[in-house]
Amino acid sequence: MGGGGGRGRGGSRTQRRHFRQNRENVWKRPKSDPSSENNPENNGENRGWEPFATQNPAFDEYYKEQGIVTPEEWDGFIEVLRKPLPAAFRINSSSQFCSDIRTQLENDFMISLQAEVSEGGELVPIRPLPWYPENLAWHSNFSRMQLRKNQTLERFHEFLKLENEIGNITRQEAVSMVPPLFLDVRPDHFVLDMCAAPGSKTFQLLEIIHRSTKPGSLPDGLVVANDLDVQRCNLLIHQTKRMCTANLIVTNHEAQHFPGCRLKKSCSTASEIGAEKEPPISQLVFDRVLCDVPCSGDGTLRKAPDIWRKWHVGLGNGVHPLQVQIAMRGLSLLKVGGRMVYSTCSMNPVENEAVIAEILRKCDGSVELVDVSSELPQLVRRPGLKKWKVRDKGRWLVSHKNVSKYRKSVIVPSMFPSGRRFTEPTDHNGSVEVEEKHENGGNGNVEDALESSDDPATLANEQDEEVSDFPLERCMRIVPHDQNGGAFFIAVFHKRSDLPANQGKPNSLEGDLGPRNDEPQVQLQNQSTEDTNGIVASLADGTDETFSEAASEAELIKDELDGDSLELDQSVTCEENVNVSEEAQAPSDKEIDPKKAGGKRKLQTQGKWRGVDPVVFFKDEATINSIKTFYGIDESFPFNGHLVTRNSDANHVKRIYYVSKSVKDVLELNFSVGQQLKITSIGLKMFERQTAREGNLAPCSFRISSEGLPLILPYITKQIVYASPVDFKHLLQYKSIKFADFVDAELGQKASGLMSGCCVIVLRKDGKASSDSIEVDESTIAIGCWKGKSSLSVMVTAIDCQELLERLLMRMETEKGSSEKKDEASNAKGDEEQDIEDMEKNGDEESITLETEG
Ligand SMILES: C[S@@+](CC[C@H](N)C(=O)[O-])C[C@H]1O[C@@H](n2cnc3c(N)ncnc32)[C@H](O)[C@@H]1O
Repeated sequence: MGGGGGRGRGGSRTQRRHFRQNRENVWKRPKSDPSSENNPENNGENRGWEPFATQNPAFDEYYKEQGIVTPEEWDGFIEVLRKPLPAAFRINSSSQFCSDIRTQLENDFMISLQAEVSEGGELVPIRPLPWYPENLAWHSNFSRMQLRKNQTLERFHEFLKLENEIGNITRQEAVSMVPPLFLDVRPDHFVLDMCAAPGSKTFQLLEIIHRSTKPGSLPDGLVVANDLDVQRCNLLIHQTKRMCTANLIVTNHEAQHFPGCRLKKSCSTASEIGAEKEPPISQLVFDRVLCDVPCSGDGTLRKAPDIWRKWHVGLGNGVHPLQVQIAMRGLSLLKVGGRMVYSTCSMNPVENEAVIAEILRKCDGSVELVDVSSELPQLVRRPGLKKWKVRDKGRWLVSHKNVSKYRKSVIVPSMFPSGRRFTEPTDHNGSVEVEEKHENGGNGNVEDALESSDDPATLANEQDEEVSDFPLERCMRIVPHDQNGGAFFIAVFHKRSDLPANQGKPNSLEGDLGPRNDEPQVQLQNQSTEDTNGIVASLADGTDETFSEAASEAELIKDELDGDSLELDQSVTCEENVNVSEEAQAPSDKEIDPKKAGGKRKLQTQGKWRGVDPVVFFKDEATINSIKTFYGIDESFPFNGHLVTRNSDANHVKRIYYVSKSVKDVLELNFSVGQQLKITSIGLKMFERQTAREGNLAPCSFRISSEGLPLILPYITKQIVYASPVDFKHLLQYKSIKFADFVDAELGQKASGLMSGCCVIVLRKDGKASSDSIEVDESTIAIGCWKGKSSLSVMVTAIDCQELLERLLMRMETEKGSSEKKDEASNAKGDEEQDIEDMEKNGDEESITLETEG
């Protein structure tokens, strides 16, 4: 029992269109092509689509000069970059079907797909990634396109789609799985994922946190997943919802200004802050920080060939300052002794080694680069560079001293290996800056140098060439042709002591990056500067228009994989939105009970996160007691302080979320510091208000949601019955069964004796006699049902039913282990439609209206 019980559903039209458009973006029609959507004769066919030109002379020139691969390797490197990326995916290690899925891949698909491998290509169709623990991550030798188009791969494609939607696997580029592995996360860690959307790494972090959690219990750690972009935050919420976790907080801040929630000493007593009691933690610091920053994204070229066309040197140069700021903030939020991983999906040293060197300079010995060469030895990677150049205005620059005074605000010292600043006298604001002498004793008049240079295309004066003193060889660059994947850069930091004063503090960043743009009342001023190609680079959020287009598209395509993985069901999208803005209709400045929300300080911040629902502890004793009594929930289940809602009106709460102890502690701190955290999603949906169509006939007005069921299951003593595999299978197949129609008459009797409303049906393990209780373990399967007048009806989504049915049939097959039984199972499947029709004719399905919000 665990996560991955399958909560996601397919299909929001808007999102699907969005992703389809992204997908279409990777192909373009030649200008001369007479066919067009407007040509009625075309009928949408033979449009002459052709792939983007997978080349860009500026890209070639840039990376040849940077030497990220040797000249001998260049052709092989470029050749692989032009090939489509093979699909990869990961099994959710905390899913209750984890080992079933691994076995299915090893014993079924590895063999059945063998005939489909391309000649001259790899010999195996799918294989586990050798560097990923426990055969949990897989490389497929098929591209996304092949999976979609090749009919013989249909079964495998359907499998990937279903399991991805359910949350049992995550389709993710292989190299993107690497950073969380170097973070060395343990289940009791507080982890911050600073730039988290669309959330594939957050999902991985949550898996690690939940690893080896026993049924009915929660890990001590948590993940705070943050992203600046609200839309992408919604993708993140959808992704992570598949995990069914109570240990996640999703926030929406500029990472470089992420709040520290430090409780001021002067108001550290409970009475002073108006809170009911002193919060258990006094500031938000993390054991682990993942800093997967926004970048130019050229490591994802194989998946997003559009980048070939869009790429230019200004992308990397433009985003470098933001990357430094985000990483510094991450380090300041890291506990002494903690680990931070910095990563990008870019190959560019200005976004990678230059950022790492600047961090080491700013931190002045308080952090160190960790030598991880012995970790994941099977992962092929290359050491970071010690020297590189900066390109600007068509020129190569080897030192800041080469930078024209007009470009010094854009081409900053930290982009160069030494990080040394060279300035010229200036009287801009009446102050004169001190010049730094050239090593050769000159004054570094760059304009002179420019004019006198024989070759204005290069200022790569050999004697000025800088080499970094830092051990940048400890960084890792993964290049596409080493492992037939994408490119990534990763560096691992260890924090030895507190950072020097003011480093990484949000206020110290404002001078560099402009005002925060995550607080609605603050007007964002884009500090625009002309970049190399005349493209406007906005340093306020580090994403100029071109950059954000390239990077976000790369990321969306990267994580979308084939467009199916992120297609959302309308209902799910609505649900997610409810979580984000449950009370969108209500006035945004809601009155919140000060006692519930931190007293005086709460009132001061009222309306601060306008548009985002408040997070309110749910303390309505009458409702809680009715739930406890109805389901007979054992007293040992911790309710107190663990329930939250997004609705400050306790009488109209429709969803109640459950939060872990760690999340509860952070929430209490957040209230105490005046709600500094802008929380867009929190907690595990545990109870939902329900009414039957004929009116509320059930004695308890809340049902247990399928997400929350695995957690609370071991504590339920009433409204629970145990079904044999055959009756359980029938329930999943037919969705509604009359009490008299159960194969096991005792089950029919027990079901009819339940109170009207929500109940839980647990699959009895084969061979076990009918019993009133079972030991709940990781493999226990249970579903929520509705007990009506004469029948039981499942309250599980169609896709969850499909998944459970398939897993159940597979288990039954394995257990019986004979081909005869196999036939029986497939017959059962084949007859399913007819059976359902028959059952429907019986017309006993009692309609249930589950009240939905939004
Ligand atoms: C490389 S992507 C992150 C991918 C993500 N870690 C994953 O594995 O799914 C970078 C993310 O940074 C976000 N971003 C851009 N600027 C940001 C900022 N100043 N603060 C926080 N997030 C930012 C973007 O919206 C984008 O989602």
